[in-house]
Amino acid sequence: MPDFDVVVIGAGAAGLSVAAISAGLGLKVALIERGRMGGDCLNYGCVPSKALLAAAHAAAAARDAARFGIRLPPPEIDWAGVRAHVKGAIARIAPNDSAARFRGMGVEVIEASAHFVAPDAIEAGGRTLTFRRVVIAAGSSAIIPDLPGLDGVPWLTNETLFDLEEPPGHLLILGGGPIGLEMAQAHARLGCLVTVIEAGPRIASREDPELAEGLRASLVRDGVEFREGVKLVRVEQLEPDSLAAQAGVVAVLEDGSRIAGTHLLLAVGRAPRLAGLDLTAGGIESTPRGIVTGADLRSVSNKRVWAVGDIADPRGIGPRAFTHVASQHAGILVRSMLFRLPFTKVSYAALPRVTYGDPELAQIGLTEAEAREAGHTDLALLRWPVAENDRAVAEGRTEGLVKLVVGKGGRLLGAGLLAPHAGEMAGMFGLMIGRKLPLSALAGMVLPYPTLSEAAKRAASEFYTPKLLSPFTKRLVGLLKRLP
Ligand SMILES: Cc1cc2nc3c(=O)[nH]c(=O)nc-3n(C[C@H](O)[C@H](O)[C@H](O)COP(=O)(O)OP(=O)(O)OC[C@H]3O[C@@H](n4cnc5c(N)ncnc54)[C@H](O)[C@@H]3O)c2cc1C
Ligand SMILES: NC(=O)c1ccc[n+]([C@@H]2O[C@H](COP(=O)([O-])OP(=O)(O)OC[C@H]3O[C@@H](n4cnc5c(N)ncnc54)[C@H](O)[C@@H]3O)[C@@H](O)[C@H]2O)c1
Repeated sequence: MPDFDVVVIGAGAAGLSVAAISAGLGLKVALIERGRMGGDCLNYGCVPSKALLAAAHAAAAARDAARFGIRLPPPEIDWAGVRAHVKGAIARIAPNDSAARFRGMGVEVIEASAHFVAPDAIEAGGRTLTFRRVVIAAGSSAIIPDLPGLDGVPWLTNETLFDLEEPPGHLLILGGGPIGLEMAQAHARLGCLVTVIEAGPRIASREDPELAEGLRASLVRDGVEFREGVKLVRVEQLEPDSLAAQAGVVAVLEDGSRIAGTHLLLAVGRAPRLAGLDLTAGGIESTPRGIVTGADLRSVSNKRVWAVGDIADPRGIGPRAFTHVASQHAGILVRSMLFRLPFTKVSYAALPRVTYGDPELAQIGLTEAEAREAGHTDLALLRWPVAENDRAVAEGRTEGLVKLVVGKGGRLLGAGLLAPHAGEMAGMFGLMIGRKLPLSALAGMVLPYPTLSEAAKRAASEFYTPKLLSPFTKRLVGLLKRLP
């Protein structure tokens, strides 16, 4: 008899969900974690980044208050207070993810590093554990680029950024993806100088350019400097001198320009935490993107193995690094691994993603470019500017756009939103796309007035306006008016 029904490696968003459900269904479960319970999202990712952004937005709101006729002195940033807020948010959520809570559910929590010793056995904390099923949920970590000079300078990743005891004087951020952009706005609004260096032609390269441009403009207003389409060729140590109180880093760009900063944050993407798992001993196929699975998240080479969260690389689909994907994966495992339901497949057709800037940039389903790449022709693009929304006008926050990508037969393929709290509208679009609801469902919805969601409804209504005002409809109404 194997020691466990299910062994889970990694107690992040993905592993915790799988362990909780498996134990809840009466299985004998071990959960192995070598670092902090809760993984990246709680300790080094979503929670601290959103908590830092909340503090930054509070400072920005205070600076902006004069617009509403409220005069306030310029806000003072108490960095220790900001840190206390960030740590407090983590501490408040931590009990949900704690070893004590999971032990209370009957899960055996092993605080150690796990690695495979055979296709049906792993070693952790000096013990060899056998299992019927193992779920690899070891997540991903920041890519450390092979950059000349990096060995000789201090640098930060998401694992160290939130521990700074003093605010960075000038934060250099390598990478203009969601981590780079969120942290750029947070630090700029908290009074730091910020420069983002993006090697690609533009920041937020996955996002619709019409929306990304609006986010960029907002960050520029906050004082963030951008260097796009230029590579960093090396970094050098900046010694403290009479002018620069803090030692730091000089970024040397391929065009010869040199940017001196106090801190360097690496945000150039994520790599799966494969090293140390001894996947070969487990007979588990992997790529540099993660553990190769089918659409059911089961390893293609070892049938006892499943992979979830950032580390899963479903064949032909690829990894997605989001906490809500980790939860989605856990749900798929319940069906595929525990209930053995056939045809259980991961699908990202209605997947939302949000960059939590101010305004937020949310994308649900396909962008226009992704829809064209996927072979959709005859696209209808429906736009509604946030400036035309009464709530936005009343609140003095009119930047942004709703852009809907509609395929044949009026099927909604994607929705891009740049608006304050745009992420809160993502659920509505996820439901529409996921359940294949017709656009008329959104266009005909009665929404409370005044809300920002009305901008989404107005964009959907644009699909029907030309039909409604067509000569045929006008003729029809002309005939109908004669009826008694
Ligand atoms: C700065 C930042 C902000 C983010 N913001 C958001 C956001 O707002 N919204 C969102 O949806 N996503 C966000 N993400 C992404 C999100 O954090 C990840 O997608 C999510 O944490 C992945 O969960 P996971 O369980 O797959 O991995 P992880 O959370 O990384 O958990 C894996 C765990 O496995 C452990 N582990 C690894 N190897 C072993 C081993 N051999 N033995 C034992 N334990 C091991 C690790 O210590 C870790 O705790 C953000 C990420 C970052 C970095
Ligand atoms: N709000 C959220 O949901 C959220 C927030 C943060 C992170 N995440 C997740 O974490 C993932 C990783 O985020 P990320 O921002 O680190 O990665 P990313 O891959 O999304 O973006 C990295 C950026 O760095 C650029 N880059 C790569 N190498 C470079 C180099 N040498 N010099 C300069 N630029 C370079 C890339 O062109 C890209 O624009 C995201 O894709 C997302 O899945 C989600």
